[in-house]
Amino acid sequence: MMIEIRNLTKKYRELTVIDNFCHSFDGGKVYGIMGENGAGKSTLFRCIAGIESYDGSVVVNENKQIGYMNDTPFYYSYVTGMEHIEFCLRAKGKTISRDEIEQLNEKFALPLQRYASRYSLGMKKRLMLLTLMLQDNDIVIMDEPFNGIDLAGTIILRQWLKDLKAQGRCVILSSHIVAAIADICDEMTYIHQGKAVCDFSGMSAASIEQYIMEEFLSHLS
Ligand SMILES: Nc1ncnc2c1ncn2[C@@H]1O[C@H](COP(=O)(O)OP(=O)(O)OP(=O)(O)O)[C@@H](O)[C@H]1O
Repeated sequence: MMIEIRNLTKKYRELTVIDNFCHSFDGGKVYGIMGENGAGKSTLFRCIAGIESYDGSVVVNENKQIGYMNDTPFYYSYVTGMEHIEFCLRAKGKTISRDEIEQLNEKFALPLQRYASRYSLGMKKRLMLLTLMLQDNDIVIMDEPFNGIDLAGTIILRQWLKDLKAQGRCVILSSHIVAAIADICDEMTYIHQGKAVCDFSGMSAASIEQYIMEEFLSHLS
């Protein structure tokens, strides 16, 4: 077990975003979290990553390091891609030589000497991904990782997810596009009104979409 969440509740004043959420996450698995806009996916991720206060308990297996990728890239002005990577590695107590960074960057083709704040959206996402890969975390949480990346980035990301799984890491990610994650995820969860309401294990993307439409989005038809 990598993460055990018990009765996680998160409120913003009178708004209950996460309501008594319970879930355990194992190594060697990829978990997909779905839910409508505002359902609380990002809030849940921030609570697990320890950057948001909450009620209840989130127990992370001792000595396991969590890496978290936000859904919206942010880079400080006048910081190059390389400087950003080095800063994020130092924050995790890791040092990797510039040569090794450049070597992994061959896949991403990012101009690491340029200011990251001036990259395109897709390049900013690629830099987040490259940084996370280099950090080599045991638990990887990614908020909307497929959003904004191109086909090459998608291929790199999907391959990396398979590698992480094979290495026994624990991956938790969110996506609004069921087909993008259905075949990679071992378990998919739908969050509705603060609760995890469904587990779609073993279902195809088309049948998951159909189920969600009928159960939760009937107002659209
Ligand atoms: N810092 C905050 N203060 C007050 N309310 C917040 C704060 N952060 C999030 N919320 C509210 O919590 C709810 C859940 O937001 P969250 O960003 O977790 O949803 P989400 O499922 O990630 O949505 P999306 O799919 O649109 O990214 C929303 O109603 C949002 O307005």
